[in-house]
Amino acid sequence: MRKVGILGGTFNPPHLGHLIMANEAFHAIGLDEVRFMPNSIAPHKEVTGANAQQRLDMTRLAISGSRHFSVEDVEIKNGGVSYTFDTMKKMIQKEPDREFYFIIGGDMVDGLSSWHRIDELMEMVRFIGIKRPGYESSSAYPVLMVDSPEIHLSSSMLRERIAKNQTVSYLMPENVEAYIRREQLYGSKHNASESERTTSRKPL
Ligand SMILES: Nc1ncnc2c1ncn2[C@@H]1O[C@H](COP(=O)(O)OP(=O)(O)OP(=O)(O)O)[C@@H](O)[C@H]1O
Ligand SMILES: O=C(O)c1ccc[n+]([C@@H]2O[C@H](COP(=O)([O-])O)[C@@H](O)[C@H]2O)c1
Repeated sequence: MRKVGILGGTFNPPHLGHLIMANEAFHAIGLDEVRFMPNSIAPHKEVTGANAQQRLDMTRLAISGSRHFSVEDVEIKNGGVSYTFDTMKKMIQKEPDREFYFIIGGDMVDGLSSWHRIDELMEMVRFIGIKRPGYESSSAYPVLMVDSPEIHLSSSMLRERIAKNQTVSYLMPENVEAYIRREQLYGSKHNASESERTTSRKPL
């Protein structure tokens, strides 16, 4: 059976932590593909600064360099609150010949008991947990923990940096940073990103 990893997230914005975790899960579990799945309305957090279409666009840009990664837009198309149980139920009905793995960060492992219809969801997919600095990541549920280089990086940290006009170079893909500046998201000024400035320098 083809093994499909689903990395659900808000991706507000996507960053290198997301790409690292998807890649580590892909190799450690021997997945055939990983689909990045931006949610419509996040069940457990407030989302500001970018709309659903912009988060989808940025996710597409972030994974554009990888042949193993793709974007799943079903939650954004469906709208409403994106409960993973509902999404995975439909996905399994549509693609019964797949084995689905849902990838989460270490910060989410502890809180799984509060997820919508979690006991049934646990029967439908296998959960993969990726360690995140500062979190214990223990659970009564059977989460497959994958060892990974840990990176202290979050979308909130990047939003804050952008708002303060601080550097985000090497923390997110260059094309995502360029998109944020073009769309003036998160309070960014419409100036050239560091990478654009570097490449536009005249040769000596
Ligand atoms: N640096 C990281 N290390 C491990 N897991 C991460 C990391 N960043 C995000 N994740 C995980 O990726 C998934 C999607 O995360 P999300 O898009 O909400 O990003 P975030 O950085 O946690 O966002 P925010 O700071 O806005 O809360 C979640 O399961 C989250 O736990
Ligand atoms: O279904 C739930 O109850 C549930 C509760 C919290 C989070 N999730 C999903 O977990 C993924 C990561 O969540 P977040 O808030 O970090 O973007 C994303 O796909 C969410 O829709 C799902």
